[in-house]
Amino acid sequence: MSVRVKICGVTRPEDARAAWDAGTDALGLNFYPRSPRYVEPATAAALAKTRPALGAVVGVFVNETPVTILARVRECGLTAVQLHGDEPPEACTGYGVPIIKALRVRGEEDVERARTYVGVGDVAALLLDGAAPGYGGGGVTFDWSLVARLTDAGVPVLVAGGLTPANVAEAVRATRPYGVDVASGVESRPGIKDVDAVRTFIRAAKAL
Ligand SMILES: O=C(O)c1ccccc1N[C@@H]1O[C@H](COP(=O)(O)O)[C@@H](O)[C@H]1O
Repeated sequence: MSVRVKICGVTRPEDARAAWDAGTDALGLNFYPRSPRYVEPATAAALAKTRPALGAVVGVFVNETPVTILARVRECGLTAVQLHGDEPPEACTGYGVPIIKALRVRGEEDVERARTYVGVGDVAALLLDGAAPGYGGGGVTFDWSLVARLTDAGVPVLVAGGLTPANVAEAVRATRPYGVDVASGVESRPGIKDVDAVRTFIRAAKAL
């Protein structure tokens, strides 16, 4: 099975449709109000409606309240939740959908911290991101050799952070992840996807 791809931070229906047509497995919709990729709930609900039967629509949240996350899951038709802030393990449950817990990786200690989420609540996958200033979408890679430290953890791992059409094949080769995730690396400007870059990214990621 080829690596799964998530195209994150989509804000426009035409970009959503182009990503599905190009073969993405998941779309990410960003509900972090400080992100340049933030979408209002009504926009998110419309974007989620572009989902094909087997596609996933992942809501991205940063230190959001459970009440708001649950409301967005229900009103926007999210099929998974990505917690991309400082949420502790005990916060990773209660939304009725699988949870992807994201961690920003500076070094080994962050990968060890990632292990504390394995088998907890509704955590179905871990996402490892680079450690750019802020919480995500920073276009910064991390030391991919650290991913091997989770091989025995028995949890799907998504690699993110600074991926582009030019480096995603190398990232997949180096880490053999369950999936890869990209926001800034396939944009013409924040929130606006470059459709050619999206297509090239997906082709390169899935070529191995
Ligand atoms: O994209 C954002 O603006 C964002 C904001 C806050 C939390 C997460 C965000 N996106 C996630 O960040 C990583 C890496 O993004 P990039 O490819 O390096 O730009 C990715 O997992 C996005 O889902």
